[in-house]
Amino acid sequence: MNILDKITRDKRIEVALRKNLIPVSQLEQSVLFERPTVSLANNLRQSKTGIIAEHKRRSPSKSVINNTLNVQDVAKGYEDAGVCGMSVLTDGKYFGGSLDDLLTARASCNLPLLRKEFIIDEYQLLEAKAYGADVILLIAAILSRDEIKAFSEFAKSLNLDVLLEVHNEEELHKSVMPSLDMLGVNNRNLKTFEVSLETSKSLSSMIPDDFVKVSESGISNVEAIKTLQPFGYQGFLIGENFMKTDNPGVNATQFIKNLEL
Ligand SMILES: O=P(O)(O)OC[C@@H](O)[C@@H](O)c1c[nH]c2ccccc12
Repeated sequence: MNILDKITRDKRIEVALRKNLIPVSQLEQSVLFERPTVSLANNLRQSKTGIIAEHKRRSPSKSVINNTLNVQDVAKGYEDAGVCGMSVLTDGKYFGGSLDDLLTARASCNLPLLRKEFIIDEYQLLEAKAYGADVILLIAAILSRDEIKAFSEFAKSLNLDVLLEVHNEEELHKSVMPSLDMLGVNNRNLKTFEVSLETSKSLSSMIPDDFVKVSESGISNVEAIKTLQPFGYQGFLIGENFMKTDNPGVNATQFIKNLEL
């Protein structure tokens, strides 16, 4: 069984348990349900740099990235750096994240927040909303076309932006539909952890222009972004490169300064 299958199998169990713990009616009572969301897609369209900075403690591919930081400092640091949005891993078992991390990030900055999660159930979209997200991720590798349609339409009804992630041509063709806002190409194969920016380059021309194109993973320098921009990418999701330092915000500030030169 590959790691993605393992994660989704565990996720189904986790979500079933969560549903019993916190009923939908309670999620809907969150004050954050009334909060007007901020569109990451709009921010990216208007930005010259397009950085989406991630909070990521560890990952199945790298084990520990950073265990000592607190979410509040990271969120404020990213906001001060001038990023377009922040991604918050909420998976606990494989990434060391939580919905509390999302809530803390929400309380610490005004950036659009992406709930970085393995979404397999509409219940998780209600959680995203209740804990302060503005954007949700849908991963084509673990969803059918019907699920992508149902989840993205439900997200739109909650005023959440949708980032759909693909890794190959087949996933892309399966997924294209009007209820998506952004198309993300993951440079990392989630089944093998292999990383190559060539994935973003080769899929770019097959992504219709109505979607904001986002390149995800393995971006470790400004040069990578400069080579991806001519392929139409307006968003760049960066985790490890910022998180592996003692001060991700300062690191992001310097990165964005270099990018603007
Ligand atoms: O740390 P990196 O290589 O900069 O990658 C960030 C982000 O793209 C990565 O965390 C990611 C992309 N898609 C995902 C899906 C699930 C979990 C994590 C991810």
